[in-house]
Amino acid sequence: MEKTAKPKSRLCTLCNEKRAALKRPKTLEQICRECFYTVFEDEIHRVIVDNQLFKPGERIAIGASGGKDSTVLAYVMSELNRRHNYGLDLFLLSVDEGITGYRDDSLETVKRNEIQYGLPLKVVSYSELYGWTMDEIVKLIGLKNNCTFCGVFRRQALDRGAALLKVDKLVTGHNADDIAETVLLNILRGDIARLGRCTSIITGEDGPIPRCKPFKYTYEKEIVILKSWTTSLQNVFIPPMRTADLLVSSLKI
Ligand SMILES: Nc1ncnc2c1ncn2[C@@H]1O[C@H](COP(=O)(O)OP(=O)(O)OP(=O)(O)O)[C@@H](O)[C@H]1O
Repeated sequence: MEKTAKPKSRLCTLCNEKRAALKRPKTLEQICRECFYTVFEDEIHRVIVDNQLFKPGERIAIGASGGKDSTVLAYVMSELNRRHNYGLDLFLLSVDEGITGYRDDSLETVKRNEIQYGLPLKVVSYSELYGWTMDEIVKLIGLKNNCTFCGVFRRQALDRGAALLKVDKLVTGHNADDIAETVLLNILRGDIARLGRCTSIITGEDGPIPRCKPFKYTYEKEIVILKSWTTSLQNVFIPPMRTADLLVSSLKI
């Protein structure tokens, strides 16, 4: 019987030299690991420059939850700040909501990032700001509506932390998938005012601290791939099923 030749592994469509390691979720191009890092970081750089997100000398807080998005954001922001001489003073800002078994674990990731990237970390907690932890609030009001309370408190806590750090802006790890989700929710709720605002890359310019989303155009799947390939980002807290699900669907080529 004739032996069928093993199909040659495809070359990266960008450099045409190395073996393709993934099909890029955003463009479906088959590219190598090195080109993936380059295009991922270059795209964020372009978003920052084209939207004039920062000015040299500004103090910027990175909202650091210890989850995948903000951990990759801290990594990319510190890389780009150094590589392109943005001249920014970067800080990590974490809110400890006081949720046992959840935020205490993810805060360990943020503490590691503080050392890895040499970025000063400020943690503000619900118990210190409001005199209540989220666990205590849930005991009192139950699980119904607790996410609404938590969201409002977190927003305010981030503003308070940013004021303590005396930063000019706060950046968050909201990605393209988060924004698509918010758009759909606002359509379903018929909230026209929020629908108009929710896709802006900078919000709150008239409030105490403007907020920016450098990952506005970044797909969640690509953040997960970058995280899984970068040694310094390995110990990030992500619910296990979510990681497996995202990786399986994006690494197949
Ligand atoms: N406890 C927190 N402390 C500081 N920043 C936070 C905190 N929670 C959320 N953020 C900021 O808000 C962004 C969106 O958070 P959210 O929990 O909605 O999404 P997420 O996709 O799970 O983000 P992440 O993977 O970074 O946790 C985060 O990327 C982070 O920048």
